[in-house]
Order: sequence, then C-alpha cells, then structure tokens
Amino acid sequence: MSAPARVVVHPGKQALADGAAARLVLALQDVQTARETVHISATGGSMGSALWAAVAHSPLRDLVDWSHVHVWWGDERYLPAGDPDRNDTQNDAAGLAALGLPPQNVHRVAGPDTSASPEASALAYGEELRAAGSGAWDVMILGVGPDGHVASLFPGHPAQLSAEAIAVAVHDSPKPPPTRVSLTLECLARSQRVWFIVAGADKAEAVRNGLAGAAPEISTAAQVHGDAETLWLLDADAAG
Ligand SMILES: O=C1O[C@H](COP(=O)(O)O)[C@@H](O)[C@H](O)[C@H]1O
Repeated sequence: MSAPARVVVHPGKQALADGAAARLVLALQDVQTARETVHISATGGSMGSALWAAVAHSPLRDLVDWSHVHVWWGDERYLPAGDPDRNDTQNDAAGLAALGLPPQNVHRVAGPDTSASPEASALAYGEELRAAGSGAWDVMILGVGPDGHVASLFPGHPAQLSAEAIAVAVHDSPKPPPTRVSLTLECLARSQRVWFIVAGADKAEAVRNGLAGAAPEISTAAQVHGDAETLWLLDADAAG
C-alpha cells in the first residue's frame, strides 16, 4: 500500500522545523500508546539538524519516552566517527544528543575508522537493522537535494536503484563527500510515515518533480511513499 502525497506549507524555515518537531513528537507519542519501542530514520543536510534543534527546544519533547526510541540514518557520509561532516555528528550537535537516548538505540553507520570499506559498512548496517527486526519504519524523515536526491540515492547514479539489499555503498557521489552509505529505495519505502522536509527556493524544482511523480532519473524523492502517510513538509520558498 502507498499513501498519496500531501503537502503542508510553513511560512519559513524555522516555522517548518518547529512544525515538523511538534509533528514528530506527537507521532512518536501516538505510536508509544500502542507499543514502547519506535524506530525512526533521520536525515542529514540542512533540515536534519534544524529538526533536531527544534525537537530539543520543543515544550512537547517530554511527551515521548526517548529511552525507547531508536534512531537510524537514511544515509551517512563515509567518514570517521565524530567527523564534523558526518550526518550523525551534525544531528547530535544540533540537539539529538541532548535527548538522552541510550547509546545502543542510536544506530550509527560505521566509517573508515571501524570498517574495512563502505561495502562492509553497508552490509553491517543492514544486518543491524535486520537484527532489530523493526519491520517498518515508524517515521522516515528525508531531506531532498536540489537534484532530487534523498538519503544518498542520486538520480542517475548506479547506486540509486540498487535492489536486494538494505543498504548500499555509494562511490563518486555528485555531492561531497564522495563516499557514502545509503539505505536502498526498497528499505526507505518500508515506512509507515514518509516525511520530506524541505526548505529554500533552490529546492522548488525538486519539490515539483517529487510531487509530479517524476521518473527515477529526474527524482529519487518521487519514488518513495509511506504506507500510511506521505507528507511534504515545506517552507514557502520550497513550495514555490
Ligand atoms: O548530503 C546530503 O544531502 C541531503 C539533502 O541535504 P540539504 O543540505 O540539501 O538539505 C540529505 O538529506 C542527506 O541526508 C545528506 O547526506
């Protein structure tokens, strides 16, 4: 099953981050009324960090039992732990670390300091996910690049349509750094809720293509839908 896309427009980037943070807290609270453990997939990039900063400052944040929240990443730059260009480092600094999740619930993609290659890292990440047995993501949060990429799946790149794996190594990424690890399209789509969070006029065309259901060589975002919800959370500039 796949939910049709809906659009929510916020007046500016901060309002978008605050709105998405409130939405995230309430969605997690909702899931936790039925079961303790929730699994979410986070994003890097500009809105990934803005979101965690807003969650950390949200007056609603204690509605969630963060000790049972598991955070994963849709993609990671293949860099050593703590590198300032890693998505997890940036998300932690923005506010994720302040939420006090148990370290074992924060599922980081191994970098070159602890894995032999991005392929080995992708395999290990996929195995960790399989072992967690989460079934479907409760919330899949995705930033969108101006070129229509989500996670590290770039339109037209050989890794974009990789199948039969949970995660893939990405070499020669058109956006630096060149080496990355990404969940595959198939894995991204195993989500109850897919939320694209996008700000800025430079993303307006990517938003249009995503909503229009453009072909994979134009838009990776257009290929991802949630089972229960597909939301495009935009600021006014990205909404064009
Ligand atoms: O490199 C990446 O880019 C995308 C989009 O980032 P943005 O800065 O253009 O918003 C992001 O979603 C992805 O996680 C990240 O690795």
